[in-house]
Amino acid sequence: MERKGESRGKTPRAPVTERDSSRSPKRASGLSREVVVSATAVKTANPLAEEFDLSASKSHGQEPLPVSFSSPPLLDGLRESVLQALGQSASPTPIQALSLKHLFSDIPEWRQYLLASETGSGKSIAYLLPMFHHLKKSELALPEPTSSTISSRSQRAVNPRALVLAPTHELSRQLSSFAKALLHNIKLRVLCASRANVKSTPRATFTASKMAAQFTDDADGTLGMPHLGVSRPVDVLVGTPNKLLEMARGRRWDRVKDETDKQLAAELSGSRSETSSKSPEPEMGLQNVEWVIVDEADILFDPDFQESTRTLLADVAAARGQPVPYTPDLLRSSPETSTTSTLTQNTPINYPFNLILTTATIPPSLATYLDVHHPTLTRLASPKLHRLPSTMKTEYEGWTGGNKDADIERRIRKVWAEDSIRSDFNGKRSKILIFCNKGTKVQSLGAFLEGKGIPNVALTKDSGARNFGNNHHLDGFLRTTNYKPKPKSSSLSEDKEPHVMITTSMLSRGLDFSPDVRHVFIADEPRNMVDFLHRAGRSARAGQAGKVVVFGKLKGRGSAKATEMKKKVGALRK
Ligand SMILES: Nc1ncnc2c1ncn2[C@@H]1O[C@H](COP(=O)(O)OP(=O)(O)OP(=O)(O)O)[C@@H](O)[C@H]1O
Repeated sequence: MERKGESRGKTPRAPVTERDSSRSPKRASGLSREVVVSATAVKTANPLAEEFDLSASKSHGQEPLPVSFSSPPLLDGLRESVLQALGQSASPTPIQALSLKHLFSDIPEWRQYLLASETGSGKSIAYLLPMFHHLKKSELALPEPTSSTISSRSQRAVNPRALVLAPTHELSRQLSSFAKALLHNIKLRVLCASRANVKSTPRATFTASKMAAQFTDDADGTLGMPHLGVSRPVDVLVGTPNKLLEMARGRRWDRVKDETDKQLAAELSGSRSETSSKSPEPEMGLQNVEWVIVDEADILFDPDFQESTRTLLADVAAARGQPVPYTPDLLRSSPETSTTSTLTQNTPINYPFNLILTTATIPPSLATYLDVHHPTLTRLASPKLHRLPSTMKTEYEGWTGGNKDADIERRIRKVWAEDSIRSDFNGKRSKILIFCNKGTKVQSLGAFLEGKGIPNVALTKDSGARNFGNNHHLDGFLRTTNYKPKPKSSSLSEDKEPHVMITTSMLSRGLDFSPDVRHVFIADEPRNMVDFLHRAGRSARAGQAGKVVVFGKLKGRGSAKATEMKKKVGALRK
């Protein structure tokens, strides 16, 4: 996951009713916000009350929720694309039904929404559809472009009308690829900023302005090699907050700022400072941005990402002529610093654009952030929020007390032995995703399995394979869209092609893994149950079958941890 430095089947349906928050416990604490949630789950005690904020509310809905992707409210072309992507008989998942009902109406002021639902429940469509719908409608409402407006538009640098923020380059690419699949008919332009994981260097020559003048993008949703040609303006730009900030403020803006700070300090202290600062050149304009989606909001507003995310949001507000109170340095100041700082920090923020936050988990940090800064934000939540997908089975595997890597190998072979007697698998092996806590463990397990004749992809934060600016390192494991050609089928035989991927929580967020990934192994105990839900949620997506296998010491001394874990996991199933 990019911290600081970086940047189909059927989904289970559940009856959805709506409530509001007037009797929510949070109201008692003086907070006012509308909560629109489905009925079934929220009335039960939240099994993870300490980690999640799940507000209860009373019923207020009169209009029934949509049960199909119909037009209206969807534009015809958008409806066609959704059904092409999901299958003609697809119907909205609960969170999509809530989105169809609440996010399509024409309301004059800017909206702020939180879309919260369990992993693999279709949140991407829930936010993409209303955003595309409104972008297209406002485009259609504009006067016909004249030749002069066309030429000025085609000459400008990137000036998107919407930004989609995601925590990793891999997720940015997959999201933009999926977004494209939905845009065949209504012809909006999506671009992924995450061409490469590589950090910018002064020698890098691939700038956003060149991109704007010359870009083409490939089916991966990433920028391809620039070539001369007519460009169309970008409507939606997808990327990590840092990558987008870099485009908005100019390459190396943060380093230049550090150097300027040093220079200032040196001047004040009367010493000399050697710096090489050159003003960064912004490569993207933010003044047209009318929509910002913050995907995986609990991560993008956590302490590691918050500064970049909020700086970018504040930059958009400033570019649109309505600055919001935010100074990144304030976050680092101690509570006893000036009262003004504290006041400014605790001010509700009204951005001059539509803001949608999406998440599968609401940890206390996000709940607090929303309470303080977005008290009037509307929350839309599915009935199964904070639950494991209902199509997911859970199993526990005990360490034998010998070599743990050998225990994992044994379990992999057991999975494949079971696959081999399934007639519907036609002799094919299913895929297994293994989560460890540390990069070193990922590498050592990868080497061990390789030595035992189990080819695998071992991915850590620093893996070289992540530096090529595409998602090929995940080929065979990620779900592909109809839009994107399937990766060339491997010339490797079934037993030589990797069917095992080993990684850390870095890849647990948002990525839509293929239904072939039927098992997730949790080899190391996750940091918390939020982390567990995201790791497990890479399987059993969109109503597909999946199993999470949790490794631990199940018997004798030292088994208390596993017993505790079982209890917590059990609570996620209720
Ligand atoms: N209405 C639907 N019917 C069938 N499949 C759907 C539907 N909506 C979405 N899907 C599929 O479900 C899968 C998961 O969707 P998506 O990645 O948006 O889930 P998510 O809720 O964002 O998950 P996560 O929390 O892990 O990010 C995708 O492959 C998507 O195409």
